[in-house]
Amino acid sequence: MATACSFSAHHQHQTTSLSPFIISRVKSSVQPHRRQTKILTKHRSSSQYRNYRWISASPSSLWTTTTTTTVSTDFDTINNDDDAVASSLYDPFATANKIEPQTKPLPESMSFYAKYLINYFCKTPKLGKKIRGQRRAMWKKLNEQRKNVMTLAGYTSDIVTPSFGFLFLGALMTSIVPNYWGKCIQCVATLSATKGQLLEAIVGLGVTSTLEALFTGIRGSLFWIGGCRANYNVRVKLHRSLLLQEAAFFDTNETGYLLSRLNSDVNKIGQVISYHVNVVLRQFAQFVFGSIYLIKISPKLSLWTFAGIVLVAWLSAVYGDLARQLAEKVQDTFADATAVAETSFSMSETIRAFDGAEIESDKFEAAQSKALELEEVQAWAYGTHKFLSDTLQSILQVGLLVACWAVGKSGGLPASELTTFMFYTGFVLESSNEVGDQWAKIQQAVGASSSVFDLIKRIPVIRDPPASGNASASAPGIVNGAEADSVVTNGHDSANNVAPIIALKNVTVEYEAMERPALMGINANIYSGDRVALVGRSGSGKSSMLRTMLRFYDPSVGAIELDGQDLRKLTRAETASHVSLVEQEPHVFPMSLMENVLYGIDKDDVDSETGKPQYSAKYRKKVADCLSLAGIPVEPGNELGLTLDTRIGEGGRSLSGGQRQRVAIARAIIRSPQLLLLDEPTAALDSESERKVVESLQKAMEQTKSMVMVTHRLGVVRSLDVNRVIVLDRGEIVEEGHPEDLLQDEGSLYAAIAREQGITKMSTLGQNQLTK
Ligand SMILES: Nc1ncnc2c1ncn2[C@@H]1O[C@H](COP(=O)(O)OP(=O)(O)OP(=O)(O)O)[C@@H](O)[C@H]1O
Repeated sequence: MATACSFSAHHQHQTTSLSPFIISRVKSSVQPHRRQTKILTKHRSSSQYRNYRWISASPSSLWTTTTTTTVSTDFDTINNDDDAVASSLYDPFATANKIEPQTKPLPESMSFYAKYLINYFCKTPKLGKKIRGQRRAMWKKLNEQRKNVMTLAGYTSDIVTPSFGFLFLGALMTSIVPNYWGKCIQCVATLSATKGQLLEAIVGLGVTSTLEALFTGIRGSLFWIGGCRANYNVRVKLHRSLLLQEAAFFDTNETGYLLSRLNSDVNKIGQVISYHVNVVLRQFAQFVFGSIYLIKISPKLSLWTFAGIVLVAWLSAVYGDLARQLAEKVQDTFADATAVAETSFSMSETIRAFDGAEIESDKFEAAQSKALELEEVQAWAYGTHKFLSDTLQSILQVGLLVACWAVGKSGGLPASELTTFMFYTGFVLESSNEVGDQWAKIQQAVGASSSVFDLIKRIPVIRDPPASGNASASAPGIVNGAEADSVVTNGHDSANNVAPIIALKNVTVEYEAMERPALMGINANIYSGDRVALVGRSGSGKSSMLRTMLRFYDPSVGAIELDGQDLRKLTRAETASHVSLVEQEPHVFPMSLMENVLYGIDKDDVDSETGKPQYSAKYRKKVADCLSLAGIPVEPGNELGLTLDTRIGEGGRSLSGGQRQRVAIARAIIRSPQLLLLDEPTAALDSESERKVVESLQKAMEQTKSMVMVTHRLGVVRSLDVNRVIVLDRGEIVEEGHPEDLLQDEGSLYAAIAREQGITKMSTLGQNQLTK
């Protein structure tokens, strides 16, 4: 009911002036509509965590609630300057704050943590065994990650050696400093030291402190650089590796999930190097140096220190296991949330059209809230660990203090030695504590980074053969100046026993999630001169056949041969040099018009002034010719105002659907392909644009040897003078022949589809009726 009201108000807003609309909005703010009241009530009465609190939901309701205090109820005061009024009513802060992402009250968050812990320690069956197994796996993973970082993240000796060298030197200086501190304090406290002793202590302290600062600074910069370089290397490699994956990989991995891996997960790798590894190693080195001092001063007393440290380390290990598990879960939930966000942005128009912002926002909040829930558990776990380990350390220090007092009292060690011993005890304890802390964080990051490295190392199911050396492979036509030696005419030359350009031999295509194959036992030959249309009902397998010819998918049975070569033995570059595609809704890249047409073709010239690579005049002319052939003129003074260097696409100039389609045709024909594939090239166009695109395609045929087109519109079959139609039904070829011959057979599926579209036999068709 509320939706209906909201829609009618919106509708009214579009068809009448804005004032009544605003007034109706202001009225609704004075008397909050039912939906608002209902949602607010729900929010107050429920203590459930998953309770979304959209105080007002539809875009139209952005006008409500906050305006009540500022807008007079005297509606006559609203003047005709609707825009000004509208702007004054719109409060961006209030609009943002109308959405109140729900968080748990702290006691609820704590009790959730307690339940999580109970479940973790008590309810998990055979936890000890499981954890031991996990630890073993963890060490294995760590070693693997070390290798990955060294090889894939480019963390090689040129940066590792100086980083670790300065880390070692810095830690050494840090460990020496307490020794001089002890001496200085001893001189000041006892007043019995000579001037020479005081000078020695002060100079020692000054020199070691300065060196410590210098080495620490250099070490910090080097580790930071190492982390940035690792991020950079891994990110570029991951992006590249993802682009090489087969089409089916993207069917099962959402873009948002992959983006999350590319951004936040990769960041973790750099963070581990620049911070966690840095701190762990430094603290560990300090721990070792400090321990040497402790043992030197008193082996007996230091035993007590180490016993305490073992206890703290055990606590850290338990915490580390928990933290690792939590981190893996958090990472996965964040990836899910990113996937939700990505879908909502990519479908923003549909969402706007159906007023689905609330639904999408709720979905995103739900995904985020799962992560938040686990993050809060992480935070409480950290606090617990901190409390327990700090308490343990304090007890240990008090115990040691008493022990030192007893040793001093019995004359075992002089006061100066005992003071230094206590300094080093604190120093060593702090280092071990920090190692435990950072160790847990490294474990957390290992979980996140392993999926990144797994993706980098993933071998695509469909990939280039190891070494092609294939004689038929050649660069695109423009590079070698080749023109198509045979234009696509109406009718092929199979009668002359010429080998087909592309042959499908008993091809079966299966998708993972599908019970039934999309294509079954397909046999088809496309010859030079062929213009073939793939026709059939929705879901009959037309696009699958087209995509398999491009090797987006491999047949599970049978083979596809291009010029007598199995597609599986050709590289992607070789296939792309022979086969071009015009998609249903082609995308243009945010680049110049010329770069869009020459996409995938290397620059062949160098700018003499800047030294930058560029396309030669020969290429520019070829692009202009192809664009003009495709119906996009670029000569000076053309009606579209386009030049070869006009930047188009995202952030540049927008083109209409038909214009984009024609740019895509130019992109396809500039390679003079042997086979031009068209995937419903006119489906998304109006009749005027369709006419222009059909004209472009007719000219494009002059640049290619053969054409295969998927189409629902049988009018296009006639306009493009198709000589053969392959009719598919439930993944099988059920009819094949000249379109006019198929039309003659009234019982054929082709004739039935044609009838549904009002297409009749040639004899009854007006000569000028090209498309329907
Ligand atoms: N990537 C995919 N993953 C799983 N199944 C798929 C995939 N692509 C297509 N299918 C399934 O394969 C079958 C054939 O689909 P295809 O897209 O080839 O048919 P089509 O004839 O081109 O349909 P339309 O005319 O509606 O585009 C359908 O049942 C479809 O659901």
